[in-house]
Amino acid sequence: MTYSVKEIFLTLQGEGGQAGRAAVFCRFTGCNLWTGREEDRAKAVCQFCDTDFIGTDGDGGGKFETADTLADAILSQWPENPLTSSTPGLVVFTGGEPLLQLDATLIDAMHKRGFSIAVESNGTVVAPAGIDWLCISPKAGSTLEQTSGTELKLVFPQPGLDPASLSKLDFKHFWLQPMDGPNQSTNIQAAIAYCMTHPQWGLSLQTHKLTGIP
Ligand SMILES: C[S@@+](CC[C@H](N)C(=O)[O-])C[C@H]1O[C@@H](n2cnc3c(N)ncnc32)[C@H](O)[C@@H]1O
Ligand SMILES: Nc1nc2[nH]cc(C(=O)O)c2c(=O)[nH]1
Ligand code: SF4
Ligand SMILES: [Mg+2]
Repeated sequence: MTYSVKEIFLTLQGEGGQAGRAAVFCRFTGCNLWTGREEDRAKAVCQFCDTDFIGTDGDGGGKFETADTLADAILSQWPENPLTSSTPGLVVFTGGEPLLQLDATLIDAMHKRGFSIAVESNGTVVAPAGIDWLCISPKAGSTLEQTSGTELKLVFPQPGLDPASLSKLDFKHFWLQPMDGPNQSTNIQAAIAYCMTHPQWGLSLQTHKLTGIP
């Protein structure tokens, strides 16, 4: 299988329950809820995306013909040897929609190299086995197929997707992440107010944007 990757970079996880941890991000090309082209945004299922996931031209991006070559490219960005260190490596597969490409072969290849695997997914595709930290971020107007995982991270507010409709799903952590965009400060205040009155939910800020790291 050939994997199409927009970019691979070392940073700190900015969001959710692993915020602050060093991680190699592998951003796959393509998504099933938006083409990624600005002229298509208004008619997309997901219209608020903050990410460029078109093509393979980012830092460390490209077409990888095997899981081993992609896994080696990810490993090469980690600052130590995870197989001899007491700390496992951490890779975050994101996109675009990573579950359109992430498969058992790549999961095995990362585990063999001493990595723990985190995924950021929109939940429209059932996740393969073996993911160590599964973050699902449901999108209004799409069908949620993956209804369990480690954390549920709802971009808030989303007309047509009330947090209460998700609160019984099988996740350990429930986050509201204020929608970035023209109404960001209003959205932050709305998320704070919701979390204060619905303690099952915590606030996830996009800390990488505050600090200016990728
Ligand atoms: C770019 S998406 C890629 C992974 C996957 N397609 C998804 O939507 O979960 C990564 C994370 O950013 C979130 N996100 C995207 N646009 C956002 C925005 N404008 N404000 C806040 N979070 C956003 C998504 O909900 C998701 O949790
Ligand atoms: N630092 C950092 N943390 C992130 N957490 C989720 C991200 C994503 O785009 O999936 C992301 C990202 O793009 N950068
Ligand atoms: S599902 Fe994720 S990658 Fe796709 S358009 Fe929405 S936020 Fe962006
Ligand atoms: Mg991002």
